[in-house]
Amino acid sequence: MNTIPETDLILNADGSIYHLNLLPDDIADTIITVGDPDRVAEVSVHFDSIELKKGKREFVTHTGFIGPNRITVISTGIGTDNVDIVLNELDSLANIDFSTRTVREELRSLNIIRIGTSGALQEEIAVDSVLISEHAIGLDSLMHYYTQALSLEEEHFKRAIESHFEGLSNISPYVAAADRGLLDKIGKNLKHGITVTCPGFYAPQARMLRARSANDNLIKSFQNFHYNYQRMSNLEMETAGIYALANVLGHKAISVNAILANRISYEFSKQPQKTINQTIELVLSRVF
Ligand SMILES: O=P(O)(O)O[C@H]1O[C@H](CO)[C@@H](O)[C@H]1O
Ligand SMILES: O=c1cc[nH]c(=O)[nH]1
Repeated sequence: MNTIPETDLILNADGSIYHLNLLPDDIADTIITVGDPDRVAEVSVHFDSIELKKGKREFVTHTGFIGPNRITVISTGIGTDNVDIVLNELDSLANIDFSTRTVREELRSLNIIRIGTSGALQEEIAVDSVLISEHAIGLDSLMHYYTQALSLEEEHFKRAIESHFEGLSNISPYVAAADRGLLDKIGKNLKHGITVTCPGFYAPQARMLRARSANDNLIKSFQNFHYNYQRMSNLEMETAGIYALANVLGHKAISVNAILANRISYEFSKQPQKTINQTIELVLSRVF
């Protein structure tokens, strides 16, 4: 069996994984991810008990129980570069034996549920509503560094997106889908959509303050895409990376978006914290 070298599986002096600062027993099978480290406590306040609080850099983790069910909430910080670290290190905690530095024979599959904020791309998606990412399109480069096996349906979807973005030379999209089981359980009766994961918040999401955007029609180009009666619904910065790496590593993932902005009507939520809290409560009421 191949041993993973010390430069690749990096352990801290206490045996914890390099960035997350966690030991294998510190995580539950059900994991909520949030972007904002302060949101971790806003989730764990609803736990019946908290057994562990750890953190390092932007990666804050609380593990506890809701009734008899163990649950972990962890912050990823912003962006798919952080998702690369969080998904790989969570998978290591679940599936690598740190004492032998070998992959375990029996693999554990985690349920990963993102609760994040997002901006809507269609006028009828209301600010302060909740939207589930059925599919995600990554405009960042993370998955160009991994081998990703796509289903036939995902291949067709990817080709449709590539041809849609053809004139935009700086865009090379990848695609990934939510886990069907989590979609039925957590996403039931909620609006579903195609989420666009962007490699930035300003020009990559067609926002302009002083720096000028290189693509004048980016919002229109997002808004106009059609595929099997589905349209691009919202912009954020983690979902495609989470979905794609979860699929590569054999985990199940879903992303739940609190819509704080509508990019077509230029509206921003007047009550962002209330909307985030409602989204947290909704997810926790459905997770077990
Ligand atoms: O609210 P979070 O979870 O951070 O998610 C969204 O908000 C951040 C940008 O403000 C990005 O991380 C984006 O994905
Ligand atoms: O418009 C938005 C709102 C929240 N987060 C994003 O990435 N974009």
